Amino acid sequence: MASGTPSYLIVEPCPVIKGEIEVPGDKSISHRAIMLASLARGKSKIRHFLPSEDCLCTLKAFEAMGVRVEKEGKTTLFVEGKSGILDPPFEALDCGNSGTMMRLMAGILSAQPFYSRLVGDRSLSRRPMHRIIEPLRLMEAKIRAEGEGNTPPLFIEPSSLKGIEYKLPIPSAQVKSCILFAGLFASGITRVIESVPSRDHTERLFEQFGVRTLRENGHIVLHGGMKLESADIVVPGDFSSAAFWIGAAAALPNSELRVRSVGLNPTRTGLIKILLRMGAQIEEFVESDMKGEPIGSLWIRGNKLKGTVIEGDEIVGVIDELPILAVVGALAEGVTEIRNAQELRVKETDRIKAIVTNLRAFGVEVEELVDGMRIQGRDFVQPARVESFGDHRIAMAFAILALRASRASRIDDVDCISTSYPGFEQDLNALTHSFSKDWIEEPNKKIRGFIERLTGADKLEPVKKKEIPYPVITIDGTTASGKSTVAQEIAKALGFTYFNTGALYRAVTWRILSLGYDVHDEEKVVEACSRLKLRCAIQKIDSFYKATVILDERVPDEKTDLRSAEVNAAVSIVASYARIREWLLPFQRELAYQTPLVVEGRDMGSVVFPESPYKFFLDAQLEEREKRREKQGEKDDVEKRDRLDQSRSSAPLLCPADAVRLDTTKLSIEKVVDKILDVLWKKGLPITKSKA
Ligand SMILES: Nc1ncnc2c1ncn2[C@@H]1O[C@H](COP(=O)(O)OP(=O)(O)OP(=O)(O)O)[C@@H](O)[C@H]1O
Ligand SMILES: Nc1ccn([C@@H]2O[C@H](COP(=O)(O)O)[C@@H](O)[C@H]2O)c(=O)n1
Repeated sequence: MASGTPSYLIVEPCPVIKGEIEVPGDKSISHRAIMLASLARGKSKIRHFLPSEDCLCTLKAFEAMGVRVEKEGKTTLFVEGKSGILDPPFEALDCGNSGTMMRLMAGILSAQPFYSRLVGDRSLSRRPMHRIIEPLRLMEAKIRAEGEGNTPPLFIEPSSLKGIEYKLPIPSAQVKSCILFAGLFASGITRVIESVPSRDHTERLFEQFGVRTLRENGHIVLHGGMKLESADIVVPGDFSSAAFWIGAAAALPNSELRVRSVGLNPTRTGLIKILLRMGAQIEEFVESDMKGEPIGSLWIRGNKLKGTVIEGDEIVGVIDELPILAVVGALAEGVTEIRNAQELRVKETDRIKAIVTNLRAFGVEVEELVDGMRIQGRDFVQPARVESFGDHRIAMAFAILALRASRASRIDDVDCISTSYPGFEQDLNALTHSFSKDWIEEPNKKIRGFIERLTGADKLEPVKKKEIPYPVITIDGTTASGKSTVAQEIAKALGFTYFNTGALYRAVTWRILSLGYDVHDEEKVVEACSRLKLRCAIQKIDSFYKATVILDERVPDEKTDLRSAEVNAAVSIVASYARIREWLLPFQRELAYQTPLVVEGRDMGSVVFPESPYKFFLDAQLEEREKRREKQGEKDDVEKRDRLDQSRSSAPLLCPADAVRLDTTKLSIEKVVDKILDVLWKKGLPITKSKA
């Protein structure tokens, strides 16, 4: 994340996430714990407190009202409570970006014997406060909103509160908690009725601070005047922060993730239920609920998920998780629909609009609905530059979607992430970095083993085909049919890396010839290859990415080394040796774990990437191909090379049954490229080319 203004986050693609994570403390619980500790009698200890901007605003507000706080590191607080009576603050209390803080504070301050004013940042100043003003006034609070349409600042005068019975018109933990906080100081009984259960952290924390509420059939009953006693609180990891990793790991096939010490309060874990319905593999282990809130671990394994409908009563339990659920839906098979989520329009930003705008920027088809959206899932997205709209959850959700793009994406204005998740970027790096280390090194080890066993090995270990995380477009075909030319254009149009596998066979042939070997002597060729130091690197030339072959620490010259008449004549002989082909196989597959590819050669679709759903085969009449080669000024027996390539026993040149075959004899290069892009577009790849 860049410091200063404007801030941004560059997210490199990463097909899987792997590792273990412990997320920072729960935001909702951290806010409430400070509030209750400040109002209690005696010294409370709060461990694993979330030192985010939001929660620090709450802390600062209570310090401004005479509460003494000692800190041990950043996350342990000792709070000296004021036994219910706070000191009048000298100035307005700043709630920053936090709706929770403003709404809950309004309940507390309505009962205090002084005048107070609550202000917020630009985003908070647009959020509706009528929903708390109404019940507080029914409790005889003197509160008014100074902003247009009942928006902040809030001005509160001292008054004596009385208990009420209040049925929540919308499911809202903030409104419920505001009333319950006020109810602590009200005369008589306060009863809140909710038709759909919202998060119950306030009720659970009241109990830890010695105030019991009666909870039955959606009724929460509190007797006014009960005293809060100090408590020792352990804040669990924030499920809503963990949700980004849970969603990512569930939706990115082959991911493996353990989330430790996370809050598993059932009013918060609706996301798990929905992901399971979409086909996710998640295991939940509650390890402790001694301290009022269940805490435990989650194990998640990545899968291709299926679209679903999220609506009705389910919405309240996943309201904060809807941005990441929309992202998960965008990567799932089929359609995901979110309904009855109009509340999203009055969050830190209009989240429906923000999600729809950003999904479209990533090339996802999405329909905006008044109360939600309809998302058409796809396998990959196009890289994009998007905004957070000043909303932490939008910023983080789209950082996750960016992992599934073909190139780096940029999320602008990401300072807001510290509202709830300081350290998000470091965690993103750690989880995606552990991927690159494990997964990229493994094929390298395989390659080394291969070279060691190459000579004299009777039986070569078969290369296990691990699932490839990126799209691979294969273009096979006869000599001079236009494979290289077309493959490069497709790679440019998609932003994928171009890989000419013929160059691999040519490089080896060139080196064998320059070392003086007879290419017809298979044993000697194989033995010589076992000593070659070969690797492929991705090179960026302007905005074009290309795989380059490096042999014995030298990049052979394309024209003089690789395309000489000698190499043209010998390459198909070297390429016919099964052990050479097996040796070169992992080099080709390895690149596909690092980047989306357009690969061209003779056996790309049939042997190297048989699982690819994007296969093409080019051919043209021999005369035409000979003409093209001649025009290039190269000495090459096109017919002989084809014959050798087609007749060898190992991975012969053929058109895979599931490939799209194109005869290019009468087609211009542009036409061939357009035809291929059309097919890819129809198959759902994100084509950025203007035509598609
Ligand atoms: N559709 C086409 N119409 C006319 N010329 C073409 C067409 N496609 C490619 N060419 C030209 O033919 C020549 C050979 O093309 P290219 O090198 O792409 O073929 P290739 O199949 O990759 O060959 P090789 O098998 O040797 O790698 C190039 O000069 C290219 O510009
Ligand atoms: N996947 C491949 C690619 C190439 N070959 C052999 O290399 C020769 C040169 O290829 P060009 O595409 O550069 O002309 C080709 O004739 C094949 O013998 C291969 O076997 N498999």
